[in-house]
Amino acid sequence: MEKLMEQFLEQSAQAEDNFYRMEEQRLQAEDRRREAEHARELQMLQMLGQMFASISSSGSASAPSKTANPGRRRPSGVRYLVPALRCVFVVDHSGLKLARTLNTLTLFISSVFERFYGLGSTSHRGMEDDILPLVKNIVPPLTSKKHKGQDGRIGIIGGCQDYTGAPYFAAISALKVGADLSHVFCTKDAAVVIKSYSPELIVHPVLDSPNAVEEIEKWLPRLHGLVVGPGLGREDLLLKTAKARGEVIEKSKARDIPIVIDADGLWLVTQQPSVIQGYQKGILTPNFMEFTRLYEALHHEPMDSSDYQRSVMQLSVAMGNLTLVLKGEQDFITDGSKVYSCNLEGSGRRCGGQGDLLSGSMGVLAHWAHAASTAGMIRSMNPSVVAAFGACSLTRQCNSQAFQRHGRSTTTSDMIQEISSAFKKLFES
Ligand SMILES: NC(=O)C1=CN([C@@H]2O[C@H](COP(=O)(O)OP(=O)(O)OC[C@H]3O[C@@H](n4cnc5c(N)ncnc54)[C@H](OP(=O)(O)O)[C@@H]3O)[C@@H](O)[C@H]2O)[C@@H](O)CC1
Ligand SMILES: Nc1ncnc2c1ncn2[C@@H]1O[C@H](COP(=O)(O)OP(=O)(O)OP(=O)(O)O)[C@@H](O)[C@H]1O
Repeated sequence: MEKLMEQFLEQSAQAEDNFYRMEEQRLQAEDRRREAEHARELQMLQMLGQMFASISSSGSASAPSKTANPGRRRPSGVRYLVPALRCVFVVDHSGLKLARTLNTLTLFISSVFERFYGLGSTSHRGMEDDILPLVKNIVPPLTSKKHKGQDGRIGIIGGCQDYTGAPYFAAISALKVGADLSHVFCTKDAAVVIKSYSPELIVHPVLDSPNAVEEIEKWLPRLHGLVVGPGLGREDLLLKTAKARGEVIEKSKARDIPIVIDADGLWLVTQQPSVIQGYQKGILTPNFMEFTRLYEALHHEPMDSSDYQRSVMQLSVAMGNLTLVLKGEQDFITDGSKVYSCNLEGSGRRCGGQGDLLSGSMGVLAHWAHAASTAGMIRSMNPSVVAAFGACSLTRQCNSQAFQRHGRSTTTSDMIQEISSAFKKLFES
């Protein structure tokens, strides 16, 4: 029996290896196709540049002088054939027409530039160019060969009488990003409410039970990613004590599960940094207030608020090169070696719950990134950083899209509606 089991495990490992090898080949072919497309667009840009130069010089050389001959206009024009555009530009040399044509060309060139560089935003394109392709690489293919659960079973620890929205936002975001199953571990009274928001979620009313740790531990072997904190509250009665919360994190670490710690989970880390210090599959996602508290707890001095990049780097190093995301106008992401900033355009709308969308989606991406890294599909970068960058980009893109539709009325639920198209735009195009 044992031998059979061994054989079975060996065969499934082999099948998995084969699958990832084929997937890598597919991705390489896709990369080659994209490179060829980019090369064609570059060529087109060069050609347009030359055309631009020739229009400008012929325009200035032969522009009619109004004072010399005010009553007459030149009827003739120069015809420019642009095969790549399948059209002909006719440029006469009156100032107005030339200006219009130049405007059209400028618009066209900027649209090609925008397509060439991928995203219509004000972000630093360099970083996106570096990391977004890696995020694309970690997204598992949707094939008919998989069974339910293979693309991720994510657990959210949080949800109490006061906060039912936060764990819901995180859990539903995990599902919408592509996890197969999403579990919420919350208190009894929160469970009924969360279940009523959505039949898609599996809700465990365990946090205020006397054996909460054991109840959660039972599920750990089945989870691929854990998000600790959204709506957890800071009361010791939940999950009994901070010690009990620490135990859940310790047990998840022992199982090598990626852990995202957000919101009230960070309160625990501030009290007891060692609980996650040095864990390479851990990610902390503090907002400014949470970051300040953490920084001061570890460094015993106020942080230098004139240089966030330095502070985030220092805190990551102090936490044993843990991946940190300092959220804000720009998100700063680091594992202590380099700081990446994600400043994809979002909006000015700051409704509550956006951090929950971020942490829930990061839970799934962290699982995908570490699985891809184990399969040798990302070698050049820390998978936790790739996951963090992906989730920040996605959240900001959802915010921007929702804001375009709803303006000041935008809520986190509106952002969640945008996950599907934002994900496609960023990671599947
Ligand atoms: N629908 C739900 O169920 C939701 C539930 N949620 C859950 O609530 C729980 C507690 O989370 P929290 O957001 O109230 O606590 P925390 O972040 O400590 O803020 C406390 C105060 O700090 C300030 N402040 C905050 N950010 C700042 C910044 N960037 N820069 C400067 N100051 C800033 C600000 O105070 P102010 O200075 O404006 O008075 C803020 O009021 C947690 O479990 C979370 O998951 C949320 O997810 C939302 C949706
Ligand atoms: N000033 C800003 N401009 C643009 N995006 C921002 C800004 N501040 C935060 N964000 C984005 O909003 C998301 C959530 O960050 P935020 O600081 O609101 O978290 P939070 O306070 O923990 O959220 P929550 O309300 O869920 O507790 C992040 O992905 C971040 O990129």
